[in-house]
Amino acid sequence: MPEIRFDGLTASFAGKQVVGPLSLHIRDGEHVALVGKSGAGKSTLIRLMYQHAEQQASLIPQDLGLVNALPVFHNVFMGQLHEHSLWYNTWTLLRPFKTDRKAIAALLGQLGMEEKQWTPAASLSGGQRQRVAIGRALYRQAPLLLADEPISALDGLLAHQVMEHLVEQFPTSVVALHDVDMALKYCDRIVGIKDGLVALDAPAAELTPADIMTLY
Ligand SMILES: Nc1ncnc2c1ncn2[C@@H]1O[C@H](COP(=O)(O)OP(=O)(O)OP(=O)(O)O)[C@@H](O)[C@H]1O
Repeated sequence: MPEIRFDGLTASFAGKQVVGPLSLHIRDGEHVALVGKSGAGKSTLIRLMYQHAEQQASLIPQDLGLVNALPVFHNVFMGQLHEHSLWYNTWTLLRPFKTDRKAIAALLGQLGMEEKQWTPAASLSGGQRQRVAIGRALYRQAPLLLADEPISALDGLLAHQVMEHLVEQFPTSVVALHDVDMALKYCDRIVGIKDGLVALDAPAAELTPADIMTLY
């Protein structure tokens, strides 16, 4: 995994600084939760990390980035577009190869979505769309997961299953989560963002939900 080490990082929109200056080092093998209230700067930070590590990262953006006109299969296949030739990718649009069909069916099965494989993304519910974006990230098989609220539309048991699966499948992850209990359960380090700055950075094992609530 490429090391993510920011020193004195800042980000601005229209001349207004919304992140930083902050220093943050993500080490290989860590599962990091980014927490903090809405507008704190979590999405901006995830985007900056992706710009830094694009080649070796799977991204689940908050807006998901699905192609509505394409079926679930092709949206998941997009995770590996960069692995194949233009010829292979064009052919897949018309007549997917058996290896990809099998692999994507298995992956969708793990996400409880196998029967939706050929459904256009436009016809899916919010939680189903989120699982397609998760499938695309898994199919990419990158060493680093960068995810912005990846389970916000999933209910109880499914949200737990998906988080467990993500931290198992990706050796290193940085996940923005608004659910403090999920962050403490599935991540080993909690980074709290407040007004664009790191206001908390500690091992999950040393924190209680009350410690994190001070950020809100
Ligand atoms: N495209 C943009 N143009 C202008 N300002 C922006 C833009 N994107 C984000 N901001 C501002 O930057 C700040 C940080 O936003 P960001 O989306 O990173 O927060 P967040 O912690 O991810 O919030 P949420 O939990 O609601 O997704 C906010 O004040 C927001 O208004």
